[in-house]
Amino acid sequence: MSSFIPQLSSLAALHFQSFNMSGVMANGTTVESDSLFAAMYNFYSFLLTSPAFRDGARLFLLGGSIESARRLLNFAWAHFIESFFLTAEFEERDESFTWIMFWLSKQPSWNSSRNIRVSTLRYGQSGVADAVPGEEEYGKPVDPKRRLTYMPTHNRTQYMWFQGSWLSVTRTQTQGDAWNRTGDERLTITMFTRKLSKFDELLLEAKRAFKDDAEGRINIFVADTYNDWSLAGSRPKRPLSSVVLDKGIKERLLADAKEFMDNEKWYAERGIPWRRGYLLHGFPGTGKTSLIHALAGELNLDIYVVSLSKRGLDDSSLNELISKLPSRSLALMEDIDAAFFRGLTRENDALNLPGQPPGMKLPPGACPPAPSTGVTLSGLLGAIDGVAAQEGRLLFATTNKYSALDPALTRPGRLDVHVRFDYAGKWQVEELFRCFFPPRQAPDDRSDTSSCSSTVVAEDEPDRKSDEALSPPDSPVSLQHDENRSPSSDNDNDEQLDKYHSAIFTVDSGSHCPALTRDGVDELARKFAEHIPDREFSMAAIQGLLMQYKTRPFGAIQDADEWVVEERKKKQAAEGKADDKKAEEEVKEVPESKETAAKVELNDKEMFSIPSSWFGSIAMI
Ligand SMILES: Nc1ncnc2c1ncn2[C@@H]1O[C@H](COP(=O)(O)OP(=O)(O)OP(=O)(O)O)[C@@H](O)[C@H]1O
Repeated sequence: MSSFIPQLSSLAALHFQSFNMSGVMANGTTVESDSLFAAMYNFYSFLLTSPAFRDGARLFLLGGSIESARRLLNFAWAHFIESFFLTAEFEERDESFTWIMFWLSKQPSWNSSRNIRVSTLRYGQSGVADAVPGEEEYGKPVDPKRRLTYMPTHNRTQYMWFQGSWLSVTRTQTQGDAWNRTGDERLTITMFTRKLSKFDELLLEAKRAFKDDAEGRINIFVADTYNDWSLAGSRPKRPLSSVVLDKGIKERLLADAKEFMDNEKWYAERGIPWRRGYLLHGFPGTGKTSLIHALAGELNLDIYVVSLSKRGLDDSSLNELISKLPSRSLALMEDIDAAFFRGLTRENDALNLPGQPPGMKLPPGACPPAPSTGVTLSGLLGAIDGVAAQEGRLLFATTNKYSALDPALTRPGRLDVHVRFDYAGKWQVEELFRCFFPPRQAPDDRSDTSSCSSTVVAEDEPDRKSDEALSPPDSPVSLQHDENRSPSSDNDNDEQLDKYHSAIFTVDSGSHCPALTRDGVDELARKFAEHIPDREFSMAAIQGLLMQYKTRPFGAIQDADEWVVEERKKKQAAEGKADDKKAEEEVKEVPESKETAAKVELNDKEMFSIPSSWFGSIAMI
């Protein structure tokens, strides 16, 4: 180093001598700069011969070497990590994040970890995990599924083993912004393996664990603020048998959907887009949504809810959302008409007057009404069957206003199968009654999980004595005491009573709830249906009545007439209100043209004549 410094100074001298340097004076004259050169030479010579500078230079060289070595080591380490370790990242908004989080929450290694994050989230499953280990409820240990979840803490790396491979887990959170205040979570998993297949195994195990836990449930996805699908929770599968419709409807729908799912090749060979749409229309509370949930369970499909009236949803975001639907999924658009102010027609679109009757002209100077949604009909049509629309998906749409829908929307290829839901018929009423009060199989068989086997009495249900509660109103024998009866008639009645009891009851359930035989249930169901007028009330309304008599089938029959009177009054009042509202609107509005009225009528007729499927076989109306 000491010989290096003088060499540097002689080099500097040479450097300065080789230039004919000049300086520019303030008055603009140029002078030869011998004196300037000499000053600079002296300065450099001083620097190079100075011990402080020499030490500094030494330090500089030493630091440089250390830094270079550090970088080299880093590079070598990164290279080593890349060759022997596999690193994967999971973003919160991706479904795989939920699988891994669920899998992590089940790892026993957290029990010995010193840094854990306690969470009541069940990662994908609905409900909360709020039970502390060892906790008891009603004298029994709490369901292990509800056990609190232990998870990795943020910004710390935790280590564990997976099938003999060492892995590290780092959980981080991005910084929030105006849209997403909390920021997004990210998981980084590094695994000591050279094989990608090892990592696949981890992923598969996590996915299986998640799906197994969701067995018997269906996942519900909704759109998040980024227009991605995010898991909103899961619901227990609804048995198809619990949805009571006119005979054959649900069976044909299920068969049609199954046939569609199994026939991808058939569609491809004919160049027909592999998509199928179902439109369920009819009165509120008649089972449209229930049927969709039951079908999703039966077909093992997750439900993706497209909410057309969601704030901020416009044509392009709807298109993006639909294009992100996974193949083999069920998209649900509930109340497809409600997303638009009053009707859904292309004429309204063209005029850009959402909700106005087609052809209506605005009075001069009047402002057009603000659009109630950012989605237009053409946007919706494009999303359903445009180029970006996903293949292999089932689309279910529901509406209470079938005639308000544009034929372009309801045509085959977009909504292929139309199913009309009517008010409950006698058969449906009977079936619903049977669902509420299923028979006991045998006297000893108490494993039946009917609502009747429950000893819980509805809160709004008046507490009655068992006998009174069990009295069938029009039964062959009344259980109520009649003081005027003669002893002989008493005997007859007792005989009949015994007969009736053995026909209806299998065992005394020891609660308010009678245990009924199959024949007994059939008879009571028939009696109940006799009191409910045909096609006048929705199944939801009748379900509401039965809910009040969860454990008292006879009570339900006894009070059915009174209920019918009350319901009719309510209906009339509601219709009166609706008429008043309609009249008010008509006064305010420009009257609809004759063409519009004719069109609505035509649509009503179409309801019975729309070709319903590509196979041309299903017309469930
Ligand atoms: N056909 C049916 N069979 C069994 N239960 C039914 C039926 N129809 C309605 N229900 C019951 O009524 C309630 C409401 O039903 P659901 O939401 O399916 O009706 P909907 O036709 O979708 O109504 P809306 O048009 O108002 O959305 C649910 O609790 C459901 O169990």
